[in-house]
Formats: sequence, C-alpha cells, structure tokens
Amino acid sequence: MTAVNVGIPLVRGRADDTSDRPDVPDLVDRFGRVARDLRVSITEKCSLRCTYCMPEEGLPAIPREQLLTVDEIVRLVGIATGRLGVREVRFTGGEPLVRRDLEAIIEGCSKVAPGIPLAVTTNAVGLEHRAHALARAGLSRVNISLDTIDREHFAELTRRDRLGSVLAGVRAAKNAGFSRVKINAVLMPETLHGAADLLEWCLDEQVELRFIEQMPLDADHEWARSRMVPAQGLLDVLGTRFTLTETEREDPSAPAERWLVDGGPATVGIIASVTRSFCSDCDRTRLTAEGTVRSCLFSDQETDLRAAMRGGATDDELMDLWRGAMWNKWAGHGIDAADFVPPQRSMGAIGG
Ligand SMILES: Nc1nc2c(ncn2[C@@H]2O[C@H](COP(=O)(O)OP(=O)(O)OP(=O)(O)O)[C@@H](O)[C@H]2O)c(=O)[nH]1
Ligand SMILES: C[S@@+](CC[C@H](N)C(=O)[O-])C[C@H]1O[C@@H](n2cnc3c(N)ncnc32)[C@H](O)[C@@H]1O
Ligand code: SF4
Ligand code: SF4
Repeated sequence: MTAVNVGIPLVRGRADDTSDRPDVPDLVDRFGRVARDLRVSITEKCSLRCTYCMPEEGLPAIPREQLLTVDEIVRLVGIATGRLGVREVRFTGGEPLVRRDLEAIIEGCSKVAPGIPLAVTTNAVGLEHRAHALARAGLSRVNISLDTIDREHFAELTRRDRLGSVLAGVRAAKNAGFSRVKINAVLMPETLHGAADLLEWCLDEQVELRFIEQMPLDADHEWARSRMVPAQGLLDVLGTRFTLTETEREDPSAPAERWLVDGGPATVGIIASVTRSFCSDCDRTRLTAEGTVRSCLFSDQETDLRAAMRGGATDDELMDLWRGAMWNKWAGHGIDAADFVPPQRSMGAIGG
C-alpha cells in the first residue's frame, strides 16, 4: 500500500487510477503538464516561526527514522533527474540549514545529477558560516526569504530576533559565487508599508526581490482572502516611489511576473499565486521530508516512496509510483472554488 491519504477526501482528482496514462518516461499529468522542477523538503524543523507558515511552538517533530537519509535523497534525486526528466532540484523545508548534512546532500546530488542546477530556499539564519561550503559542494543558487529590513518588525513576523544573521547570510551568499541570489517576501497588510524600503535595500545590495501573495498554508489556519494583499495593492504602493514597467515572463512556468524598476536593469517580481494563478503551466513535483511524493502544494494525497525504498523497491518500481502520483495531479489549487478546503499540512510541513 503506497498511497497515503493524509486527511480529507480527494475531491479534485482520481487517486491511484493510472490506467489511462500514456507509456512515456516523463512525469506527465492528465492536463498535459510535464514536471521538470523537483522540490525536496529535507526537514520540518526551523530556526524561525513566521506567522504565515509555522505555529508558535513549531511543527510536531518527525521521528528521525521517518526522515529520508542523505543516501535516500541522493537516490531519488538521481532517479528524478536521470530517468524522469527533472531539470532542476530545489531543497527546502522547514529550514534546510537546520540539517547539518545539507552539504553532504548537495555534494551527493551534484554527483548523481551532473549539470542539473541545485538550489536552496532558505531563511539564511546561519548561512554566513556555510555559504562557501555549500557552493563548494555544488549548490548553484540560493533564494532567501526576507520580509522586512526593520529589526523589530522582523522579530514580530518571525517570532525571533535574527535579522542580523539573515542580513549576514544574504551578504555571504553574494560573496560565495552563486549564480543568482533572490529575495522572497510574503505580502501581508503588516509588510506593505515597508515594501518600498525593502526594495530600496535590495537595489542597493543588487539582489533580486520577489513579493509573494500569501496562500492559505499557515499552520494556524488564519488566512482570509479579505485580508490578503493582492499583487495590485503592492504595485500601487511601490508606484509611489518607483517607476515600474512590466516585462515579459522568462518562461511561462516561472511563477514570478517581473517589472523593471526605474527603467532597469534591476527588476522586482511578484508571485501572484492566488490572484493570477500559474497552475495551468505548473511544472513542479515534490518530495516531502518523509519521502512521499506530493503532486501539488494543495493536494493531501501523497505516495510513499520511502516505504517502497525501504521495502526493497527497484528504481523502475519507484519510477512507476512517482509517475502514477503525478498522473493524478489536480488542475490547480482551487482557492477560488466555493468548496475549497486548505490542505492539512502547512507550508513548512509540505516544503514550500
Ligand atoms: N502556487 C505555488 N506557489 C509556490 C509553489 N512553490 C513555491 N511557491 C511559492 O513561490 C515562492 C517562491 O518559491 P522559491 O522557493 O523561491 O522557488 P521559485 O520561485 O520556483 O524559484 P526560482 O527558480 O528561483 O524562480 C514560495 O515562497 C512560495 O510561496 C508551488 O508549487 N505553487
Ligand atoms: C516554507 S519556506 C521553506 C524554506 C525556508 N525556511 C524559507 O523560509 O525560505 C519556503 C517559502 O515559502 C514561503 N511561504 C511560507 N508560508 C507561505 C504562505 N502562507 N504563503 C506564501 N508563501 C509562503 C516562504 O516565504 C518561503 O519563501
Ligand atoms: S517560512 Fe521558512 S523560515 Fe519561515 S517559518 Fe516557514 S519554514 Fe521557517
Ligand atoms: S498550487 Fe499546485 S498546481 Fe498550482 S502552481 Fe502550485 S503546485 Fe502547481
């Protein structure tokens, strides 16, 4: 038994039915999409407690024996990139830097997936001490989450007074030789008034800023559409200090829409996951820290590769399970549907 239903009934797809799947190697789904971008969560633990993501007390700990080991992660990344058509791998969590063996994970993956970009999404706490080692291990890119450059506000939003460490992490990332450093900021009514200051700081630091619409993935289930700041609200605020000119999307499955700031070349991006959803071009597949495949952020249906691996499954058997999970991927998050139910797991537990 490898399909794990982690809670609510499956209402937006047909679980387990793969009889109509074409016999192709890639991770295709019923809507004609092909998953090329693998996001691997490696832990549920975190050094911060962002209010839009984690509960104050943190997430329930995953027992150590249920976490994928370095070798298991490397094996699955090797299969995804070597046999299933995945072209980019991103490590996330929880906070990936909490795992002391992140360097070993990156090193192992860079050996089994030569030429495939390996990225990390991180809060950057402690990154200043590890950026160079991660780059040496084969990490290509880093995206850093930073919602405000105001120390008090940062401490309120994250429930931790760690802005100094994050800023040091951003600078270390810039000096470590990664191909790009991007900053992600979640849009909230509380952060809107500091948005122009954050953009100013990113322009000075020459890092690319993207704002993200808040999704109903907070552990406290307090998200409300009426409180959410839509992309347009941000554009209005930034427009009072900067001249913004919309540019073409680099590629249709890239979630960020970008604007030139004051004529460029610097840009600011907006990931409008809620008001301008990009689900129809989605190219993502996910592994949770416990080794289940999750085809969509919002789907509670998961397929357990860890149990299969530990039960002696061959690479071919793992590939069949993974392909089947993706074939049943939903059309999209369905946030606008009248019967929308947020997923049981929060962003930090899925791997954002
Ligand atoms: N709707 C939706 N939003 C996502 C998904 N994955 C990530 N996000 C959101 O997009 C934000 C940015 O994600 P990142 O981890 O930086 O990854 P990315 O934007 O794909 O990275 P790049 O390749 O650098 O563009 C996250 O903070 C999430 O809020 C997804 O599968 N669906
Ligand atoms: C869950 S975090 C994991 C990686 C790392 N701890 C970090 O914060 O970058 C990944 C991304 O999800 C985003 N995120 C978390 N909760 C979110 C929510 N409710 N809506 C939109 N984005 C969210 C964070 O801002 C971050 O950029
Ligand atoms: S967004 Fe990232 S840093 Fe913030 S609580 Fe979630 S996992 Fe931790
Ligand atoms: S919500 Fe699901 S379908 Fe939409 S972009 Fe995210 S992972 Fe893809």
